[in-house]
Amino acid sequence: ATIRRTEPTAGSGDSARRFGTQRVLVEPDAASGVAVMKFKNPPVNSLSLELLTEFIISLEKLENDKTFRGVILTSDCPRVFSAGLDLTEMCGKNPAHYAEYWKAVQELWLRLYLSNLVLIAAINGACPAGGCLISLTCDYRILADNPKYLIGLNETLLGIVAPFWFKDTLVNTIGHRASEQALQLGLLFLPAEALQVGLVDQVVPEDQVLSTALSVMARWMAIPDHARQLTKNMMRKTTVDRLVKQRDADIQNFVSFISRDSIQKSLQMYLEKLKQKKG
Ligand SMILES: CCCC/C=C/CC(=O)SCCNC(=O)CCNC(=O)[C@H](O)C(C)(C)COP(=O)(O)OP(=O)(O)OC[C@H]1O[C@@H](n2cnc3c(N)ncnc32)[C@H](O)[C@@H]1OP(=O)(O)O
Repeated sequence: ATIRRTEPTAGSGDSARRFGTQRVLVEPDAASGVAVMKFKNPPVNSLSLELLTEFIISLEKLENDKTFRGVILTSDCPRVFSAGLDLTEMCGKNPAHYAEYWKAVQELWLRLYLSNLVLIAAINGACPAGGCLISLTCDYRILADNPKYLIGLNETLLGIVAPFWFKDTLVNTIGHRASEQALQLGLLFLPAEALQVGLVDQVVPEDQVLSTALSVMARWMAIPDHARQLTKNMMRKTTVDRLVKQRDADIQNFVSFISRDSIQKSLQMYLEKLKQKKG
């Protein structure tokens, strides 16, 4: 994928500077050591191969710059945090493309889930499936209080199955029983329900999502990095290792599953339904 970097905005000081790429805006504040990363892939921030690639590059840049200790993930698109995996990447393409795409999805999850940075999701819009997965990799989730902003792993509603590492990430967050129901029924939770089940940590008025994320960040950043990072690693490494050990097999499983005629039909019908919703 071609990566076009955005030009820094005019202004003085680090906090006025933006960097990033066409689909991932990065607003760094060197003074506080916090950067805000915004998905910008209109209309719905679907996780296309380009977006995944750009996101991984921007995250790596922040990880390698010792100025930054915390990142807030949010959306630049109104009303949607992320619509999840890009269905057009999983429909009507060839096996090599599916394999490349799935490797990028795995890579993003692996990097986020064990990131040394403090990651906070400021969820300012709908957050289904892969969007929810990204938020689940964060250390803390704040959701805007809007009944349209549903969150959850709804894969079964599309006739597909969340892979084991999506499932593990959910189980690590809300527990086994709640995950069993949520995954089988493809539940998309309203903000109050998401809070109750522990899928998000806070629900706040829409105009306070980012400011809340910044104050929560200050609390997490008050902890010495090495102690916090080792603790995070201790909590998450077993889950990550399960995928690392069978990465290629997981890609092969995905490719053969997604290539089935029945799955292709389900996905195409789901996409059609999304499009017809407008008419
Ligand atoms: C073994 C396989 C495991 C893989 C696991 C998969 C996990 C996934 O992430 S699959 C993706 C699941 N995502 C969803 O179910 C969400 C679908 N989208 C929506 O529900 C709504 O779009 C959303 C609530 C996010 C936003 O609603 P609106 O603001 O009303 O927008 P529209 O629905 O009108 O959509 C605008 C435009 O975007 C297209 N779209 C939406 N989602 C996706 C997507 N995930 N991938 C690709 N394209 C998507 C939608 O079709 C519309 O297109 P146009 O009609 O051409 O404008």
